[in-house]
Amino acid sequence: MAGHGILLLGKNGQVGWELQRALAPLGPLTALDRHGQGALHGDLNDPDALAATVCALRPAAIVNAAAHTAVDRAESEPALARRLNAEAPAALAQAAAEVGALLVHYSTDYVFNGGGDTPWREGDATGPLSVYGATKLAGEEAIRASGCRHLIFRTSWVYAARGGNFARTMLRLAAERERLTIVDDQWGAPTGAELIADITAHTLRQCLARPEDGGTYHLAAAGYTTWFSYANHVFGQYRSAQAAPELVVKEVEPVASDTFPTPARRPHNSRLDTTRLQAVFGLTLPPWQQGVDRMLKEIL
Ligand SMILES: NC(=O)C1=CN([C@@H]2O[C@H](COP(=O)(O)OP(=O)(O)OC[C@H]3O[C@@H](n4cnc5c(N)ncnc54)[C@H](OP(=O)(O)O)[C@@H]3O)[C@@H](O)[C@H]2O)C=CC1
Ligand SMILES: Cc1cn([C@H]2C[C@H](O)[C@@H](COP(=O)(O)OP(=O)(O)O[C@H]3O[C@@H](C)C(=O)[C@@H](O)[C@H]3O)O2)c(=O)[nH]c1=O
Repeated sequence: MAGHGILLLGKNGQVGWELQRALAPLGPLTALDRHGQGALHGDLNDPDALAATVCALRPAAIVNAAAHTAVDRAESEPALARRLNAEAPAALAQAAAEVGALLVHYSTDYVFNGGGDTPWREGDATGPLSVYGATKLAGEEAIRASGCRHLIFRTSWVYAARGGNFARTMLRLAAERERLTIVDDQWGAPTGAELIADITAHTLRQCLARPEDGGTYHLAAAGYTTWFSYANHVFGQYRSAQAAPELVVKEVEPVASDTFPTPARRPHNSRLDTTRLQAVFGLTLPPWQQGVDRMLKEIL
């Protein structure tokens, strides 16, 4: 093995936070946020400094959980989104290739154009509809082109008890408003940061021993729903727990995407086919409701 220990970037994000827990048993962990630590840089906005950090540390693996994830905001700051989502991963990949490290990186269902209704497989043609999706795809492509050993996980609709996500936004809005309109024609699978972190630890370990298992994988909880049904599930669980404060929302209306305009276009079909991940790593992915219910119990 080339180096020693694991370098984690983006330690305070939804996935990064869970990775601090899940990666700890695998060996020495250097976990950074954008502010770095001493001479170690963790800011994706400075790709050269990131690469220098990798070369100084020479880790066995780098796990990059940092990204520009504000989908609508990315439309008005494409250069920043490109730097964080494409140029920084490219620099990390070059440095990983130089020191022989395994690079673990996360990408998104938003690399697809959302056509059809069958789950997307890893080899399917991409066609991002948004700046976020396009810059995430460019990041993936740079990693694959670099020749570094890598694991790229495309996941979807990530949530955690901690951090910003759709379920938490819905609970906040439902405590403030009597009426909500929620899109009912975008399909995907809410996927817990906990699950992503646990699978990362498992696959990283296997991949360090069996480099041939590297590559691009779809990683999402089992089953599919729409944002509307997902929100209703969250409200139902909240009410059955008789949690306080009581939700003031009285009407939750399903709407089509074109009646809910947003700066970024989102795919209608975000279903990811995870057959490859389950087969190569011997995993079974739980239904999406399982992790969502667990997260809700934690925050209530
Ligand atoms: N959230 C989702 O629904 C999905 C996410 N993904 C992908 O999964 C990965 C993890 O996402 P998730 O945990 O949800 O994201 P979060 O938005 O929760 O966290 C992103 C992290 O990136 C950090 N970050 C932002 N800018 C910089 C910077 N310039 N330098 C260093 N760190 C920075 C943030 O730090 P700070 O807190 O300081 O801003 C934050 O800790 C990302 O690659 C994302 O694209 C894929 C599909 C769905
Ligand atoms: C707040 C709100 C949103 N929506 C819609 C808008 C959008 O189509 C959908 C989800 O909106 P959000 O902005 O919460 O989620 P969004 O930022 O699009 O979530 C995405 O984040 C990135 C990082 C990913 O990689 C994706 O997998 C996905 O999780 O819900 C409503 O219909 N009603 C509402 O009141």
